Amino acid sequence: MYIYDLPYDVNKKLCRLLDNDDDWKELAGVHMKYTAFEVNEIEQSARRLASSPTALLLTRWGQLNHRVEELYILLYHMKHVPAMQSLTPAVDARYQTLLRKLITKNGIGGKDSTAFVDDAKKQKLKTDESSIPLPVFEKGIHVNQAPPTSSNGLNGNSPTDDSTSDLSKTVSSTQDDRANDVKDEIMRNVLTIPMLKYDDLKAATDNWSDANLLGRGGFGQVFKGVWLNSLVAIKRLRDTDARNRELIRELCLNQYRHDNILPLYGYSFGGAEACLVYQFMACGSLEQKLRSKSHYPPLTWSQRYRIAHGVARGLQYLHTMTGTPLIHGDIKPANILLDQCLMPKIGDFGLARKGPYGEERTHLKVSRVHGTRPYLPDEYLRSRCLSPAVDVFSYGVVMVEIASCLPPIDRNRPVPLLSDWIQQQARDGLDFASLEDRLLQGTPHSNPGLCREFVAIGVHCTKYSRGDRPTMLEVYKRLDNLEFPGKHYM
Ligand SMILES: Nc1ncnc2c1ncn2[C@@H]1O[C@H](COP(=O)(O)OP(=O)(O)OP(=O)(O)O)[C@@H](O)[C@H]1O
Repeated sequence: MYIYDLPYDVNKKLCRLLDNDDDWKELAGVHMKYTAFEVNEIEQSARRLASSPTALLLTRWGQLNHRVEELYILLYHMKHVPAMQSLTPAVDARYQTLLRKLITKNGIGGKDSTAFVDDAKKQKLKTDESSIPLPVFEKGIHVNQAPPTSSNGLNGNSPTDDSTSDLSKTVSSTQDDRANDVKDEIMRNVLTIPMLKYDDLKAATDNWSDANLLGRGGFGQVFKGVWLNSLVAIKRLRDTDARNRELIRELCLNQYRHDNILPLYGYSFGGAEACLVYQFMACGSLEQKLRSKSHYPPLTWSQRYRIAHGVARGLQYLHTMTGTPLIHGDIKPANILLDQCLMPKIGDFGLARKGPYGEERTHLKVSRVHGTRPYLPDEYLRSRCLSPAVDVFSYGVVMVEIASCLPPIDRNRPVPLLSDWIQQQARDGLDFASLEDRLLQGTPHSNPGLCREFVAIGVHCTKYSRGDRPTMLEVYKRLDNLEFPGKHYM
């Protein structure tokens, strides 16, 4: 039976079940592989039409001639017992073994059918899925992988036939599948980020008033706003393609909760411009602190240490939190935001990439280089090798900037790039203390020892060969072990 042939009563019951707790989002995003935007489109249409989002999803998916049995299998993978039960009258008896299997495996077979269903869903059922054919969908288009499909749109084996287990085994051993697992995990996270109304954000910023403009970046403007009685920074993305790309990456990758990572509160899509809403950082960016000396007193060494230490902490977390590192890809002072206590938070995940996948891999070979030239190492610029060592290199440049306030590129310097110049100074045996920010030199706030350490770390991190650079964990530990007067009073 095709989805569009589902009896009215069955469809209605299924929609009610999947609308509940927004379970339809998991079905759409994780199992049917719709993008976050498509899921949002469905959600918005449902709101506008005061209709069931599940009904809209099934209409859309059903237009691709998907069958009820396929949906049944997806619900099996969601372990959604009540939804499977509602579909049971519409599926062939051999598929109903899936439901029995789900129930008996979890020791709830003895209960009466209406009593167990809610319990079963709540218990987050675990099953052995190796014998279940897994339909693979790409953007809602059915691209069922081998074995070949039969006329019913599924592979020709019975759903409980163990010969089908090859499919999941083969696929799960590939690199792509690991990437898909990550995508699924990310998609689950994306779906939990609140979508906000564009008009509410417009009101929060006083109609995007100039007085609330915090700054401009490559993707658009950033405004200060008051949203739900909280101060927020709202990034209003400009051009369509860029905003889509930026929005997707931010939504997917700014999911890592950590003290030193800028939290994304929500987003808006579908209004005049796409928007990202972040925690407001009262002290702006490190870029502003380092460059706008007429506006600010120079940072003290304790403050510089707090910033360097916090960024190292955030980066080592991104690189080691899961088996696969998250490479930020655009570490620079403009992307390090400072709260009212000058605690740094890494922002702008627009260029972040997950990888390399697998312990045997050391880098990703990317098709295009993105980022900010003075912060990027040679192996990335020339050979497009992206690895956590790229972030380490960028961090090294930032360390030298924090200590010296020298610009990352200066055409009046014999060696314009700070990363190249500092390597040359190291080879020439320069005392790094002489590079201390001029505004601190000779004042009671000067700290030549700490300056030496900061620049030495910068030199180590910006080594030409990525194998010679430390990991962010090593950098963090080195900084953490530094002792200087006032450290414990910060
Ligand atoms: N959460 C925030 N709180 C306070 N100010 C912010 C916040 N986010 C950004 N800003 C300000 O807005 C400016 C522009 O930020 P944005 O991220 O758009 O650009 P960028 O990082 O400078 O450039 P690009 O995105 O092109 O790399 C920042 O330099 C900072 O001053």
